[in-house]
Amino acid sequence: MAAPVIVATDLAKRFGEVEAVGGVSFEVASGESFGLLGPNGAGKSTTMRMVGAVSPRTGGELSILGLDPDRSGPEIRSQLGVVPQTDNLDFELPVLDNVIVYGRYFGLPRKLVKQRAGELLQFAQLTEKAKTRIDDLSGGMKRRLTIARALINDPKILLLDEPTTGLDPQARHILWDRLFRLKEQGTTLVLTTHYMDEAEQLCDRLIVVDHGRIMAEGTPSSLIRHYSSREVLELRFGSERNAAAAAQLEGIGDRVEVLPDRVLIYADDGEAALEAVRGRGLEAITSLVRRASLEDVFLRLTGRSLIE
Ligand SMILES: Nc1ncnc2c1ncn2[C@@H]1O[C@H](COP(=O)(O)OP(=O)(O)OP(=O)(O)O)[C@@H](O)[C@H]1O
Repeated sequence: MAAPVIVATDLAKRFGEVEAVGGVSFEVASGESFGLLGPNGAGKSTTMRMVGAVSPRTGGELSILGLDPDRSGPEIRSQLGVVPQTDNLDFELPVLDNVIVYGRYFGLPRKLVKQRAGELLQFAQLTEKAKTRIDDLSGGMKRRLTIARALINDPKILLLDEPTTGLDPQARHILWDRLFRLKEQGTTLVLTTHYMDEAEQLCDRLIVVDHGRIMAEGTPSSLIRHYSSREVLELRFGSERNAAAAAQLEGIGDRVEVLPDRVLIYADDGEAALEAVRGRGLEAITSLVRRASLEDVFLRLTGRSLIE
């Protein structure tokens, strides 16, 4: 593993009585794509803001690119790219100027900024929109522009807080493709998400966080292997009947989970589990066999669904 660019040890943040982050430890290697996966309020944004050297920690240790954010905030920030949860683009300026003006904040030479801004618009597939007003961009375009802007200083680490929340599926896929390219070019990515598919697509490694604590850490596939069977059988018996039906399914597969809208049976062979369900004289309204996902990992760890 390459030398770590981020080292957090018992990192904590309190807001008065509220413990937003309760002592998390993790390392991110150079070139790695690292994720913080957890539901709303888990402490992901707070952790990102500490890593971004904009919010001081109240406990533990933190090193970013070998520097302590308490002492070297500006030096750290000059080497980071930050994509916050909500786009903070300048609505007064058209697309290209948004990138150029941002570049000037970093004190980069004018000519370099102009050249790089053009390249970044191309990367973000926004070249044709260079003169467009921000109001006239779609949500996905705004997000891509925010990413392009965050790359103007050629950052060593790109921090992305919920990069695709609120976007439609097609816009999400375009964005994932762009982030994947960055990853291929060796940019270190740190992202928060509550979408398990996003974490599976983009993260080499991730931590699952809940209530400000780390519940598990690993690669998406190792987490799934460790916390779930290979397949999941999803059964819907109708909202009033799920719990009663589940009581009759004990012993099928490795584990049975009852959610308000469905029953999940964890089994390495989902089709065989479905046969066993039918063998007990139970017929679901709908049944579906799928591969296990990080959603199943989260459910196993917390007893709750990621998106509630
Ligand atoms: N400035 C603040 N003052 C007081 N409490 C805060 C502050 N910022 C965050 N919190 C609290 O800290 C906890 C963690 O919040 P945080 O925003 O880090 O979670 P999150 O996992 O990023 O969730 P989301 O996806 O909703 O942003 C929450 O209980 C939140 O209410």
